[in-house]
Amino acid sequence: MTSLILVLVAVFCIRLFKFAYNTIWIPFRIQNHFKKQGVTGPGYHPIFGNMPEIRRLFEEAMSKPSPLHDGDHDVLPRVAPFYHKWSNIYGKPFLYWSGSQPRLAISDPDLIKEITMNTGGGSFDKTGFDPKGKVLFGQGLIALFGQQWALHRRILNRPFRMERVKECWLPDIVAETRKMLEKWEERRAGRDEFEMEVFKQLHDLSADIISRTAFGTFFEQGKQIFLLQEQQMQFFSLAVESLNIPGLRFLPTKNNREMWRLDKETNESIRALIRANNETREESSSFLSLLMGSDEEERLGEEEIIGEFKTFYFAGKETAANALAWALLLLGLNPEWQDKAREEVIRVLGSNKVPVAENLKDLKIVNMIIDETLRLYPPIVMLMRKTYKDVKLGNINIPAGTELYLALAAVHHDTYIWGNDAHKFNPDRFKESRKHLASFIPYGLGPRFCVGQTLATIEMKTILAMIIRQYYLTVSPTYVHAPKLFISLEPQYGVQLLLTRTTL
Ligand code: HEM
Repeated sequence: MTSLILVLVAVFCIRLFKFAYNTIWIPFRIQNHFKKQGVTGPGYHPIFGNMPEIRRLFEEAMSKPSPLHDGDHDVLPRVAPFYHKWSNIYGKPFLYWSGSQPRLAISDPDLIKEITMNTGGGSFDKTGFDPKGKVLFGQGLIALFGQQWALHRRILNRPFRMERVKECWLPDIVAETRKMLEKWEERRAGRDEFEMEVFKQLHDLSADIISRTAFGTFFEQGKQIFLLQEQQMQFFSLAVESLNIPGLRFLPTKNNREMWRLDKETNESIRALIRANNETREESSSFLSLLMGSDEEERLGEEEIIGEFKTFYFAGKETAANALAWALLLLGLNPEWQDKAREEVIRVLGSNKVPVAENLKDLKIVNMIIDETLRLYPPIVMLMRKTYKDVKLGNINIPAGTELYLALAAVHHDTYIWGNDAHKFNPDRFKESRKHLASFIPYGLGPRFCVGQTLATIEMKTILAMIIRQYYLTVSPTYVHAPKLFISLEPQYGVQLLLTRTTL
């Protein structure tokens, strides 16, 4: 009996020692290592690191709207309040702690370029995915590494080629946008001016476009998957915001059970569509048919396709719809740019009235407006990477296992890069080519850059052109400016616009 107690005490002591070593000794050693190189930060707090403070800063930022003073679109205090505060106090880069995990916050474009271009090369890679995210992204491209990622990326690059997007998917984008505009006309009901909350409208449109491009004729069934994914996002967001207690995600709590149910239903719905597509074997340009009909040697299995669809739904819908909502807001606030863009659309589209493939490259002002929108309101505000070896980055020696928070939104709003008017809307800055490759990276950079960039660009150009051709936009007095980070950057209370029909 005594020896059993001695063994238990010994095991307990070893565990306690290991715990103290990992949560006290190692973090303070790492902190010292950075301090000696002049990199400081808010300081390590055992076990939870700086997470309680970060949570508090976010709550404080979200508790009040941020009025648009003099066209100032500085989003950082709301979407990365901890970055905003600590980079001002400790300089750039600075060190902070997610639990006992060190994170280096970086916003120097040279360093970001080096990290993103070398992602997957052995020194830097993406961070392991938060297992809670599996319900949203499945085992899709975003969550994969190494050979498996390379195979999926090769297969997915094919459907997203420019010619294919223009030829196969542009007509769907135009048709779905037309339907939305017809509904807007019904809403107008002959009035000169009417109010419209466009954020929800654009999300519905983006969902329709993704369903159409993804599933072709199985479009209606495909749309049901969005409803499931939307509910899942709410639970995912709750899970991410709650304290990270190890093992909690395996317990049958009410939220977990609901997430499991939604996940099962989503998987079954996608599986049913894959099988239906297999049975009909119809010639189709849908994403599903393109994936299933790909080269025998490089084929994805059913479970892998399910993973890609979950990613496609989430990554494809949220980002483009949010960017479009911000673009319409900015046009409502800047009538001179709206006029310039409308003139261009009328000139370029001519009697077509809707964009066709050849027109898109000539919509240069529309393109500049979209770029400026993505600069001020990047849907993805940061990228995460990790060092997998000890590396030297610039002048800093970074130990293996350090997470790198690449502050994309901070780069986009840096007055040193963009000038004193960095927070103002000025599409003219995109007239000339960019000064630095990594100074504007809404779609990321390097091997992991956005696979859907072409689809997103064509979708945004087409929709924006069709809306401004049909309506003059002004911002409604009911609009409350409150950029919010809810997985991607969105307007917390929507975007309320006043629409007046053009005579075109
Ligand atoms: C305005 C629209 C969009 C923006 C701003 C955007 C942004 C991004 C960014 C920044 C990344 C890189 C993430 C990283 O390096 O860690 C990314 C990756 C990705 N995006 Fe997009 N995206 C958009 C639209 C789309 C669309 C329409 C799709 C698909 C339908 C899509 C699918 C993906 C996928 C699958 C990845 C992962 C690529 C990989 O890891 O190889 N995105 N996106």
